[in-house]
Formats: sequence, structure tokens, C-alpha cells
Amino acid sequence: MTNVAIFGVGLIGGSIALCLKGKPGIRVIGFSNRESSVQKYIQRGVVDVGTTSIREAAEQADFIFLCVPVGNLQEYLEKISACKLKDGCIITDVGSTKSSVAGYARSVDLGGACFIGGHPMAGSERSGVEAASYHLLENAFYVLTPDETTPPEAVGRLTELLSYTRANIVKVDADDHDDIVGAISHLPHMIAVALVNQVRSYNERNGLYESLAAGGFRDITRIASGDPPLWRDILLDNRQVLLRLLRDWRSGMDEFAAMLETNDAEAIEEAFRQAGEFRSRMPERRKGMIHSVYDCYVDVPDHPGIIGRIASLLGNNRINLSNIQIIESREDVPGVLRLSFRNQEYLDQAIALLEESGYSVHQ
Ligand SMILES: NC(=O)C1=CN([C@@H]2O[C@H](COP(=O)(O)OP(=O)(O)OC[C@H]3O[C@@H](n4cnc5c(N)ncnc54)[C@H](O)[C@@H]3O)[C@@H](O)[C@H]2O)C=CC1
Ligand SMILES: O=C(O)C(=O)Cc1ccc(O)cc1
Repeated sequence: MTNVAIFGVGLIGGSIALCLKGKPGIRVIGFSNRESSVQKYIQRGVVDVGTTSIREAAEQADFIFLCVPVGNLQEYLEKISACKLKDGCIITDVGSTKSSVAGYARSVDLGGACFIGGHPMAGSERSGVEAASYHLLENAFYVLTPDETTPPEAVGRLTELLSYTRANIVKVDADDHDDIVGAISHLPHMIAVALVNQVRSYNERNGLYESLAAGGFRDITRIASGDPPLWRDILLDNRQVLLRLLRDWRSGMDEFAAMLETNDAEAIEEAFRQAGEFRSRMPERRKGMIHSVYDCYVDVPDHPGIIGRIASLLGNNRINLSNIQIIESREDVPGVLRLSFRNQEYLDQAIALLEESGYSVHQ
């Protein structure tokens, strides 16, 4: 029997637990520091057994996943290292930063156990076990950060276990990880928050900002709704990298200001051209840190029951909708429905079916 202990069964810990539970020879143990949370994990069927005892969870584990916030990783590594761990036990984490946790792991004596940092590079702005999903990590990159002291055999065993998540495992140096993820995830989160707060302050004087900001603005700032304590920990932990990235960001904004001040039409066009060219080279719709959306928009006449008919059409053809939203519904224009799906396959099938049935669909 392979015992997998998960510390912090939230969005990420819960999603990993859902991938492992019920697999041959695997038993998932959920740890929480709160008894009521342990009961919840068991009731929701996310773990096989649960405990509030660090020792009980850690000492029988063959694998330990630390899925607590970044700010609690040091504390848990220290507490776990004080337990009598099994020889060959592999400890890993899922934190969004990788350098600091590697340092904490080096500073404790893990006996016959070993630590391999990890970061599943997919998620959402939601948190808690309620948001966990069997599909969350599917096709996403999952970074592991072994160093020269990590036994390759341990990396192999962890990779094998993680194959149940259906993520793509990649090995990256911990410092490189923090530079790259700082730029593609942490910096965008700060920008989204600053942008929303900028508009929020204008809105205090004129509520029209809020009314008109729906649609695109809402979409591009979705990540500003991330869990505040979680993001506090991530940004503070990666602060040296982020301070450097913010300097570069400011100089990019200064360049825009200069282009506007000097009426430099050509430079503005060139900036858009370069960005568009780089963006077009990125693989489309691959699951990334800031997750892809599989949405389409359907024009719908203002007929009663139309939403039900579309939902039934998809349901009868076994195409699972993950969300449905009325974007526009006014008397003078046809309405628009936004349909969201979990993957490209469902989206493609839905578009084909809706078009066949006479609907006008766009992406
Ligand atoms: N939110 C996301 O999309 C992603 C988050 N991560 C990383 O995953 C880790 C967990 O994040 P989420 O699952 O999103 O958060 P979450 O809030 O959904 O889950 C955190 C879990 O840790 C528990 N917890 C909090 N403080 C604790 C403590 N002191 N002792 C024991 N348990 C405690 C919570 O009860 C919860 O079950 C973080 O390190 C985060 O950086 C990694 C990839 C994506
Ligand atoms: O909501 C999104 O798309 C995210 O960006 C989620 C996310 C948050 C933290 C991570 O370390 C990785 C992914």
C-alpha cells in the first residue's frame, strides 16, 4: 500500500487527492489543523482517511504533499522533519515559489526522506476544497525542481505518481522558476490588481466606470480576484524578483508615455506589432498558469425558453457545459449567450452542433 499524505486539502491539495484516490494500491490521508476540515474532506470523498495529527499523517506516508500556503511551508517542513519519517519517503510541495522552500528543506534534517519542490502550473482564482477538481491539472505543466543532490530514482517515483494528474512534468531550476513564474504569473496578478483598483478609485466619483467596465475588462482582470492571503504570501516570498520585474514594467509604461507625449504613431504601431507577433507564437489554448477559457458566444433571439433549448441540445449530445451566461439581453438587440466548456473538444463539438442547428456562433 502506498500512503500519500496531503497537508492542506484545498484547491490544489484537493485536486491532487481526487486524482490519486481510488487508484490501485494508493491510500490518501488528508491532514488539516482543524477537525471540522478533516470531517469535510472525508464527507466530500476527497481523501480515504483524515487526521489533525502531523505525526500520524507523516510517519505512515510514502509521499507527503505540502499544499498549504507558501507562508506556512517552512513551519510544516520543520514539524515534519521532527517526525520519524519512513526511509525513502518523498516530500514535495505545490507552492507558487520554489527558491525559498528549497532553502528550508536544505536547512532541516529529513533523515532517509528527501525533498523535491513542485509547482503545478494551473489553478484558478477560487480556493478551498470545494473548488478542487479531478481535471484541474490535466495537460498543465507541473514543474519539479530537483537539484544535484536529489536521487534520480526519487524524481522517477514522484513523476510516476504524478502521472495520475495527467499533467506534463518538467524539471526546472528553482531560481529560474521564480524568475519565469514571477514574470508570467506574479507580475500579471499585480498588474490586474493595480488596474482594478485604479478603476475602482475613479468609480468612487462616477459609478458609470463600474457599469461600463463589464465584459472585456472583467475577463482580463479575472486574476485580480485571487485569494488575498495566498497572494500576499506569494508576492512577499518572491519580492526580490518582483521588484526587478516592476522596474522593467515601469520602464515599459514610461516608453508608452513617451510615445504619447511625442505623438510617435509609428512606435505605438511597432509595439503592438512586436507584442502580437510574440503572442501568436504561443501555443493556443494550451493549459497555462493563467488558464485558458473554452468559450463561445451564441446570438439568441429574445424567445422565452431559448436558454433551456440550447442547454438541452448540448446535454442530449453529451457535451458538458461548465458555465452559461447571458451577456446581453435588451429588447432592441438579440441577446448573446456565453457558453463555457472544460476543454477544446467540447467547445469544437458544441460549435459544430449549434451551427448545424441554425445558431450563429462566434468565438
Ligand atoms: N490557487 C492556485 O491557483 C494555485 C496555488 N498554488 C499553490 O498551492 C498552495 C495552496 O493553494 P490553494 O490550494 O490555492 O489554496 P487553498 O486555500 O485552496 O488551500 C490551502 C489549504 O491549506 C489549509 N491551510 C491553510 N493554512 C494552514 C495551516 N496553517 N495549517 C494547515 N493547513 C492550512 C487550508 O485549510 C486549505 O485546505 C499555495 O502554496 C499556492 O501558492 C499552486 C498552483 C496554483
Ligand atoms: O487563475 C489563474 O488562472 C491563475 O493564474 C492561477 C494560478 C495561481 C497560482 C499559481 O501558482 C498558478 C496558477
